[in-house]
Amino acid sequence: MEKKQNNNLDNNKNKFDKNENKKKMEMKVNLSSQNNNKRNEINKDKQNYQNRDSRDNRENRTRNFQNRDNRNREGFKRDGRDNSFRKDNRSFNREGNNQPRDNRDNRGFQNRDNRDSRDNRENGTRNFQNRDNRNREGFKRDGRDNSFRKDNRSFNREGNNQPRDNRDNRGFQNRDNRDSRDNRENGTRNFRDRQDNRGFSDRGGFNRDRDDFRRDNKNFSSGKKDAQSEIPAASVTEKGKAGGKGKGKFEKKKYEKNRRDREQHEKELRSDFRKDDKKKKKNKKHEKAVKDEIVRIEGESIGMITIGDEIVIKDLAEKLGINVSDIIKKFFMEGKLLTANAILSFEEAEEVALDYEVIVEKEIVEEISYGEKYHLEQEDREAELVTRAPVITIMGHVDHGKTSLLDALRHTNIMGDEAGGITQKIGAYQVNWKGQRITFIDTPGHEAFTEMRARGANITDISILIVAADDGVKPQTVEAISHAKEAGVPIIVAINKIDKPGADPMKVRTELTEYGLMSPEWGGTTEFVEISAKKKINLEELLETILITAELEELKANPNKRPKAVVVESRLDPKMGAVADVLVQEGTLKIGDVFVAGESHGRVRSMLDDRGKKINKAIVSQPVEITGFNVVPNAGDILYGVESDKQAKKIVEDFIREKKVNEQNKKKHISLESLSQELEEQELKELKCIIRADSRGSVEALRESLEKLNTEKVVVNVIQGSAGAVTEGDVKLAEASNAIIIAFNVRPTTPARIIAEKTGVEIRNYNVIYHATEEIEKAMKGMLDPEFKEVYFGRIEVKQVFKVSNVGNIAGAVVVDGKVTKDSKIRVIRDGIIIFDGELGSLKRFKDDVKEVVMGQECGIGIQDFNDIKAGDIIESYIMEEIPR
Ligand SMILES: Nc1nc2c(ncn2[C@@H]2O[C@H](COP(=O)(O)OP(=O)(O)OP(=O)(O)O)[C@@H](O)[C@H]2O)c(=O)[nH]1
Repeated sequence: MEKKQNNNLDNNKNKFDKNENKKKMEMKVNLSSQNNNKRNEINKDKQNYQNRDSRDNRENRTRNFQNRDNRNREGFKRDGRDNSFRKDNRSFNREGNNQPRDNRDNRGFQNRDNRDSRDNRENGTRNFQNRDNRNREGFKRDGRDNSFRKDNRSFNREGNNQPRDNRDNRGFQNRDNRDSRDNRENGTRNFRDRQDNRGFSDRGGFNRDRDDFRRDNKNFSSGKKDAQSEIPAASVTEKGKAGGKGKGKFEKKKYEKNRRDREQHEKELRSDFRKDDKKKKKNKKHEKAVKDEIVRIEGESIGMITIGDEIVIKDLAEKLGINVSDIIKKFFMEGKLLTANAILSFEEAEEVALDYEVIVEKEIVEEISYGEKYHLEQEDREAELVTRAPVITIMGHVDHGKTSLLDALRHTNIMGDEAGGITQKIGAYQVNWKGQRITFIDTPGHEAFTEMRARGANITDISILIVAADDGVKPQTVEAISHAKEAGVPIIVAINKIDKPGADPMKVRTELTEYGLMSPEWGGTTEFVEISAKKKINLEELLETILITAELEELKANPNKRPKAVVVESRLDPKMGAVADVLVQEGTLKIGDVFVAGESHGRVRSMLDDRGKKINKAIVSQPVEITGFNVVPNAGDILYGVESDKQAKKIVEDFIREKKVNEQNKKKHISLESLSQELEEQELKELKCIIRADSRGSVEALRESLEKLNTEKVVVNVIQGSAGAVTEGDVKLAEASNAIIIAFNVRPTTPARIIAEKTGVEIRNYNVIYHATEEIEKAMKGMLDPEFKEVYFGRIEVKQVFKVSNVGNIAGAVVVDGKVTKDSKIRVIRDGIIIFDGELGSLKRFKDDVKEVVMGQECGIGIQDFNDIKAGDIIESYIMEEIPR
């Protein structure tokens, strides 16, 4: 904790530059002189914090660009890079990336305290931030500092784990919610519960739970009493009755047993990390010495604390390092009688903190990945990292030669010592070029790539975009570019089929400039290689380019740690049981290793390499086929080595249980309706769109119009735009990137519609550009009109028409189906054609105004603004019902 605080302090120290401090000082003066304007001041100040952060980010990006510039200027010369700069960036970013983790620690606090759906929402929407980060980096990939990328990659991976992780988090929350509901039912929804819960998560989840449990109890009453007070109320009340004593004892024993089990469960989950625990315990000792949680900027008296939407007075006092009575007194003076356990809103807490010159920040809730949740991720020290083989995915339009290239590279017999022998076909394979290994993912195409990404496994380091020289840029080429850019993966263009008579590589190069892909000779940063997969021309040059690009990426991993791998493919073999092709990402995977992988766990029983050879261990970036899973894992699952079978089982049980709960609360994908809310909560800065339209012209027109909508608050980012029906690929990309799809004069294909429904991806259909831009603009401004649907009411036949002076024509009619009500809308149909659509003017039965006339009854109907009613006309009555959002 102290370490974290120190980190935060350091971060803050770094972040605040002189000018900002000046602003702070100004604010401080204002604070003391103008008590009434305190709230405004604080907001201003908070903005400064935010601005400062974003400026830092900007700076950081600029630095990255500088790196890119160096790289560009120097081509592939590594010396051209300023490594010291790189180092700076790296450390900065690490700190940045550490922040979510800190936040994560706090999350539990918020969730458990608030116990409302807002928490879930906050947590769910954290995605956007991750995605945003990813995206930002993605589009500026070339400018990245590689170390930065590495850090971010792991961050993104975690981010990409989000569908599952979100569920995890929601699971925590749901469970908590459920707990609180249970507590209420038991009549024990009291502060003690809240405190226990809070203690559990506030101080780092499992590791601290038990201690906090005790501590919180101590705060409330003596330890002895606590044990009793934890017993369900019913058992206590029965104590005095005959036989009640025995029952009470039994309940107590039962309760204590449950508690012991719970503690044991948590101990087992974390048993793998005793070392970490020790460290944390050490820190905890120091923690006691820290009286408040205020982060103060050096040389300034103004501090900052973070809280959730609400906070209990007692906790606020603790955070501020003041007496509870001070807060109670403040409210008492305002005529409010509050207790130490009363809950304050964020605004009230802000007001209290202001008196102590402390700014209150809203706690940013960060979700945690599977690996982080179960403490399976291990941080590396720079010195432990060694260069690893790059992982390559080949993408491109159908028939442009993806499979041919994969086969050609596989058969280049580059593994000299293994002449002739490629028997095994697993999800990925490795080639050895000039002593360096390159891993190719054997499932070509961007759908597979994005599918993996959507599942949380960003395994690709470099993507090869294959474009046939005789065919040029095609729709799937464009899609592949968007997918790679969205994932932040560098692209190497392989212009294929140069052996063909109609080949025109120059045309391909020119076409690709439109998508921002230009070779260094043309002033760009993308490497181009002209090849023939069939005739095996220039394959070596392609491999060389891959290695140079990989070198620039500085791909590293720690081989000496517990293994981590990604499931690339999986299947159920009738003889061997569950089999999976996995790609090792960290550590070394060995026969006998105990592991968890999503919902499955096991022990590595057998291992084959990509040549079908039995091996005992697999190193980083090596693809292997393994057996030993209890159930078939999913492609995209991350496999982590763990200490024991028992621990593996516990983790998987816990994961499955929480997943079930979370599935009921599945996070809704971004939609125009939710956009304004997201914006309100300042959680979304970017609306990502995928455009599908009837022609390229429409795509461009829409893109232009949408991009004009950019405001300070939200940026519309068209991540892909192409002509044709909405495809499965679009939906998957939208899912992975949290985008909406705009379908202009086109419809989704059936499979696309089905996955969109399943995943909650929104496809909005338009046929007028203006409507699309208007709706998105409204959503951005948070005033999207409600949507209505027509509800049929009934059918009326006009029998006769009466002329009524000063009123007009009245139809003498009979309701032949359903009903008509006074407030229904009507349309007049003559010879099957709608001749009028409008409102009902009057509805009478026997000269009396009535509210409703039903089937079989006669009535007199007057129609607003329509006098041309004739005998024989049909009047249809209906209403427009608002569709609930
Ligand atoms: N002349 C020539 N033909 C090639 C070359 N590369 C691939 N082809 C041919 O192009 C056709 C398509 O190649 P594939 O490798 O199947 O293309 P793909 O992109 O994998 O196609 P899908 O798997 O359908 O997406 C095959 O008939 C190949 O023989 C090449 O370099 N030169």
